[in-house]
Parts: sequence; structure tokens; C-alpha cells
Amino acid sequence: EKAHVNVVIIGHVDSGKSTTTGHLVYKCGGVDQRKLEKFEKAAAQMGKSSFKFAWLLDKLRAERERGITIDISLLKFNTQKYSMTIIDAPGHRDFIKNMITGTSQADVALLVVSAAKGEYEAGVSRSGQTREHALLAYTLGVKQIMVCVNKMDLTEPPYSQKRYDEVVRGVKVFLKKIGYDTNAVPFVPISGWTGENMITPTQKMPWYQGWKVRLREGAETGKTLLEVLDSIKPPVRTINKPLRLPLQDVYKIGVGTVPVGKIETGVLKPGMTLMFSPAKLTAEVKSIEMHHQGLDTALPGHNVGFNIKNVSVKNLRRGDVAGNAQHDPPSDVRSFEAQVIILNHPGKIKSGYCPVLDCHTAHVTCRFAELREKLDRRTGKKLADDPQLLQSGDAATVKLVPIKPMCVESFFTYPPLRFAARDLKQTVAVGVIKSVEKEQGSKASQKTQPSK
Ligand SMILES: Nc1nc2c(ncn2[C@@H]2O[C@H](COP(=O)(O)OP(=O)(O)OP(=O)(O)O)[C@@H](O)[C@H]2O)c(=O)[nH]1
Repeated sequence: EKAHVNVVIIGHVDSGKSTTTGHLVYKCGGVDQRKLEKFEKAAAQMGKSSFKFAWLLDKLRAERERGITIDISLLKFNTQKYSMTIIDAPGHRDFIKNMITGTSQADVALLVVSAAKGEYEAGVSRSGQTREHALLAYTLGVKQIMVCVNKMDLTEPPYSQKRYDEVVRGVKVFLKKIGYDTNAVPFVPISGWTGENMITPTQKMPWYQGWKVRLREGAETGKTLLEVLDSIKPPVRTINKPLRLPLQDVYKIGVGTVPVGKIETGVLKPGMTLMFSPAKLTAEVKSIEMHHQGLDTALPGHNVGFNIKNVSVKNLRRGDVAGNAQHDPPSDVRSFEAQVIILNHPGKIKSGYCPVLDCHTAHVTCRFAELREKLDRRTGKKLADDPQLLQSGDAATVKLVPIKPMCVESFFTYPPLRFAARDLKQTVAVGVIKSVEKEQGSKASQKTQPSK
């Protein structure tokens, strides 16, 4: 079986995320041929002069949202080495909440940047989303990123090396500032629309020698996007940890209740008794499904749906976390200590500030109960105790208190669980949780430093 990778597609509005993704899914995809033919026919009947990949993706999204199937596998494609599930991340500002939820589940990010005249500039401008998405991805722990420089057919002149170099230079500068090792970040010039360098190499950009082309001795062109995706490092899965499965959604299918989500740590098996937090419910797993197939064992990274007994769909919701009732079950927290970086806040933040926290799949308002330490953003060293105020650019250790029950874990014990704080329709802070004070009063704390 191929290793499983979750990839989040990020980038400015209209950079071509849907087109590029639709193209990959169409050519390498997890969609069966009959369905594709149906869509192609429908497109032709609607008088579309050509088959649009973005349109295909919309249709697939709609099918998924109708909730007939219990998993979210429709947006899936295969490279030679990996089975990739695409996590949707709409580029519109108001949808950034979804993007955070998506990113917090991703193993790798694919940043789509348009090279078309004016579009690259808009994307990296102050109001553009290119930087914000990349910064969020990094802070939420997605340390592998690849960049496709899209719409190369629209540069002036078309397929311009000069324009490509300009875009790569600009993107490298801000990726480096964010913290990415830009020597390890592949860049691929593509057209998601006409297909150059997506699946097959092109002669239209002979100047493109690609990323680590030495791996392909004698190659005349660089790696295609598909080859680059194939060359990512497989994600490290925390299989030996207790189970943590944040719920993405809960469906009622027939008489059953079917929660859906991605396993972050541990293993899920039929017959297991689960504990849900903060719902404080237990239930037995009847069956597990992924990509329409039954599973005996589901592992970290798997996006699964599972059938449970004797729990009504009303009692569970997105943001709940499932764990093994017999092995360090999840529990809600009274408070937690977090290391945060303030990104965008027009004024000063004082204790008592209440943004909404997006952590794994939960969205819960949390109070900045105490500002404990101000830190050096780069080194993490303490600059001052008990700061009165925090503002954009500051890093700090704070105590947070959720205003309603919420299950979170320390980043050190459960690295995939990261968070972002939102207010005023923007991301005001991002961070990792250092320790939690569980509802029963037991304090779980780790003194180690966050791994980079
Ligand atoms: N010529 C050309 N057009 C493209 C290319 N990629 C995307 N487009 C067009 O650019 C527009 C935006 O593409 P989308 O794929 O919808 O962009 P998106 O990033 O998913 O947009 P949002 O979901 O709104 O953030 C559409 O009209 C596409 O047909 C490309 O490589 N070449």
C-alpha cells in the first residue's frame, strides 16, 4: 500500500489552486472514469468550450458535501510513491478559518503563485494572502513546502524565464524570513490550465532545469510537479502514541452515527472503546472506512469515517477529539499555557483579551488570562516577566482559558495539535501549547523545547 500524505493547497485568490488541483485529480486521480465521463459530458452540454479543471473540482466538492459517502476521499490523487489527499483551503479571506483547520491537518503545503502580470504582485502585496498562508503553514508545523509558479502561459512573453526568476526570487525572500530553508524548497514553473510541467515535461521552458535535477542525470528539463510531489519526505507518523482523532464532521448514515476525521496519533481499530472529549461520551467502534474500503487498522494520517454504537449524531460535533478510553483518553482542559506570536493586531493586547482559537478542528473562544513572559521571537529567550501589553511582532508565553469545554494537548506530547487565534477577521496570533491543566486537575507538562 502507498504511503498516505495530506497536502494543503495554499495561495492567493485566483492564483489557480482549483485549476491545478483539478488537473492533478483528473490526470492522476482518485475519481473513477465513469464519473469523469459524466462530468465531461455535462460540461460539453453546458456549452463550455473546453473542459475546466476548476469546474471539475467544484463538482467533486459538491458531491462530497452532499455527504453520501462517509469519507472525504474524493479529492485524491496518486503519485508513484504516495497516495495524496487534498485538503481544501479556499483562498478568500473569510474562509481562512477553514484554511487553518486544513493546514493543521496537512503534512505538506503546495503554494500556488501566479506569474501572470500584476497577479504575482497582488498576491504578495500587503492585502494579498500569499505570505499569510505561508506563514500560517510554517507556524502550524507544516515544514515541507513546495511552490508552483503558475500561469506561465500568461507571462509576457509566454513562458518567460525572466518572469519566473523574478517570482522565485521574491517568494524565496519571504519564505526565508518565515523560517523555511529555501534551499530545500522546490519551485516548478507550470500552467495548471494548459498542463506544462504538471504531469509531463515540456519543451516550452527549456531553461527550466528543475529542482535537484542532478537526481535525473541526463534529463533535459527539470522535474514536473508530479515528480516534485513524489520526492517529498514521507511524514513521520506518531503511531506509538495514544490515539487522538479530532472530528472533522459527524454524519448520520442509515441508523448509524459516523464521525469523520484524520488520525493524528495512535491507532484505531474496530472493537475499540473510544472516549470523546469534551463530550465525555464513550462508544464502541463498529467499523472503519477509508476511501470506500473497510479497514482493520487505521493509522496516523488516515482520513477515516467510523461507525459507532449507541451515540446520537446530536451528541458529537466537529472539534471533539476521540481517543482510546483505556489508554490516556483525551479530556477537556481548564487552562493551558501557550507560546504565541502576535501577527496582526491593530492595537495592544492586554490580559482578558478573547479571540477565537482554531486548534485542530475546534473553534473555541479563549481568554488570555495571564501574560506571563515576553520572549525573543527568534531565540525563544525570555525578555521580560509579566508584560502589561503585547503587540504585533511580539512573542510571549500566555495562560489561556477556554470559555467552553475544549480538548487540547501539549505540542510536545501530541505534535500535530497546533493553533491559531482569530479576531477581526484575521489571524491575530499563532502558537503551540506548552502544557495543559486538565479538567480533573492533573497537570501534564513538558519542559523540552519545541522541535523546529
Ligand atoms: N491561462 C491560465 N489561466 C489559469 C491558469 N490557472 C488558473 N487559471 C485561471 O485563473 C482563474 C482562477 O483559477 P482558480 O483555479 O479558480 O483559482 P483559485 O486559486 O482556486 O481561486 P480561489 O478558489 O477563488 O482562491 C480561472 O479563470 C482559471 O481558469 C493557468 O495556468 N493559465
